[in-house]
Amino acid sequence: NTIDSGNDYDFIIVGAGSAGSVIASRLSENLIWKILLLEAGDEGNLISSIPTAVSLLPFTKYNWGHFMEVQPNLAQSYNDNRMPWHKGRGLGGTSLINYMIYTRGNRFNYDQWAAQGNPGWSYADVLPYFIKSENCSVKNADYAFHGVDGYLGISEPFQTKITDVFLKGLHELGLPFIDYNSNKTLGASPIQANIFQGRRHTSADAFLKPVKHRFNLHIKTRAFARKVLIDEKTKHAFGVEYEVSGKIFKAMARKEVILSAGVINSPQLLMLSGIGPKQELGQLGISVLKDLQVGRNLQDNLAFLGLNFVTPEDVTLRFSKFVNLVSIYEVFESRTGPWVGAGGAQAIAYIKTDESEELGPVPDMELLLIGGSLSTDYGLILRTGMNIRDDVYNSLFAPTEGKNSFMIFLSHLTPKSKGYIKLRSADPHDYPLMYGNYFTDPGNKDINTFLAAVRYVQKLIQTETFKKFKITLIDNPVPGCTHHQYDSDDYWRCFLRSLIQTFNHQVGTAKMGPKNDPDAVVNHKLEVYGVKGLRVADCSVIPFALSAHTNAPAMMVGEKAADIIKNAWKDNLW
Ligand SMILES: Cc1cc2nc3c(=O)[nH]c(=O)nc-3n(C[C@H](O)[C@H](O)[C@H](O)COP(=O)(O)OP(=O)(O)OC[C@H]3O[C@@H](n4cnc5c(N)ncnc54)[C@H](O)[C@@H]3O)c2cc1C
Repeated sequence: NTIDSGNDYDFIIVGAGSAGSVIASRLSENLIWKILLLEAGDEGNLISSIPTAVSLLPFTKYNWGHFMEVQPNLAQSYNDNRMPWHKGRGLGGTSLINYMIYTRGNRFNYDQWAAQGNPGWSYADVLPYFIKSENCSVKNADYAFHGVDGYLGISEPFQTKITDVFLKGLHELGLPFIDYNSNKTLGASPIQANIFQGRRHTSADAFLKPVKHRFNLHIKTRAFARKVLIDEKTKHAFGVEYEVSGKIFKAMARKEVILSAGVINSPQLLMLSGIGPKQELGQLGISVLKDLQVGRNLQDNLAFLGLNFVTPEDVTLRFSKFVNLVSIYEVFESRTGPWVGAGGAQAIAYIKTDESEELGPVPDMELLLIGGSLSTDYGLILRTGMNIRDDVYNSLFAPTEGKNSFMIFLSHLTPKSKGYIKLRSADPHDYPLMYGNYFTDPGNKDINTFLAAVRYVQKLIQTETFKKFKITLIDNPVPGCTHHQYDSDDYWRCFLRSLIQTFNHQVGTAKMGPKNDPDAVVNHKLEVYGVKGLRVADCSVIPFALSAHTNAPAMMVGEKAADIIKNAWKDNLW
């Protein structure tokens, strides 16, 4: 029942997300090439463009609505122990619903990426691509590391005074002020965000909007890819089967198909197309074209949400700061004010905890300052989006309702635990099964690094700066951990397991690696092993968890992918 769309393209890109939008934009610079960009979702709207309205977005059509499979002894603070794994669906992909924090990851990440047998991915190799994307206007940035002529807006979001308090307190502990997107790796700075002229700047806003008039670029929204069409004999990808309003179409690719459907859907599409673990595909009746470890090697940065503070000083984000005529006027007229914040994120610190065994200045934890708390909106929206249980909210967050509260999220940068995803069925509409396998590393390094960061924050509370602002940590015990003595290591481990949350930075499900890496799915040119004319280019290929929020790395992968592809076809343009 498949309808031939009648159109041939040079390249078909699946997914207009952080990476896919960049690739479509860059490949269509060559007017000889005809590009099809397929996106399952819709264009963003006014709500998605207002930066601090981000907490509403999980409830909209722009979120796929995934949940991780329940993991024993984990996430007890969530309703039914279920941790949401939000993913964006629409032009811009997850950059349409994310918190807009712009971080790249440090130089050690990329040098390690290259050292694992992936030439072309070292820090020196990828830095030019980050810079190429950028139109940066951050005041105190180190401009040796930033671009100002690119498509992607990067600016400083709204700040309250708690940022200064945080940075000064850290300074007392010896942490320098840095531009965290420079080559300096330990230190703190205010947030840099994907906000342009007071509005969220998704990768689609940045890279597609300015070029959407190009006659050679066809962008199809609400077009859901079902599988890649691959010739069984030659193992050559020649098109994509996709669905619009219940009708199934196929489109042909003369040169290549590029999967940029994200860390869950790119591996799902590979497996539906016969590329994946042989036994698993066989059990579902999918004929296997190439046996590869698709879906394995899933890695993620976790975040701990349990550190909620209160101060008598008016230095944080309060509900009343948002809901008043001045703020509403500001966001619509001058595009400034509290609604132009990175969803409350105000500053980042990269620290090295006592758990680290690294020799150099390699951070293992991020402290993310949130200018408000889960109680700022009186528990209405933020915590519902996160699926947090009532009793947990009432114990830890409700006490700060209406007060000056803020949070420090802890995020682990160097996790050892690995999860995986696998097909639930051969139906493309069935979400795959997703297993985080968090805190399962044999040496318990992952949870102990979090514990070390909690101890670091306890020192921060003791600094003169924090004392001056009479900052106190809400120390009500979390339900489920009251059998442990408060503040013992075991108490914190229990608390950590219970209120841990993904930062939605999953990577690695179509891992890049050399041929002799048994887990590798693509090579350093993003080509799927054993299949011609098929690349993957998004967070799935990133071989391990980076010390970064993953939007900028995904866009970098997009920039680099476009160059790799242009180079591959430079002698064969037609
Ligand atoms: C709530 C949240 C907050 C975050 N905050 C930040 C942050 O502040 N800073 C940061 O750097 N990172 C953040 N991240 C992570 C970051 O945004 C993502 O890692 C990144 O955007 C992923 O890029 P990608 O290109 O791999 O995939 P995506 O951007 O997810 O793109 C995949 C695209 O493919 C489309 N697609 C999928 N399947 C199909 C199909 N079958 N057919 C057609 N289209 C399909 C999807 O709809 C989507 O548009 C956040 C993530 C979440 C969920």
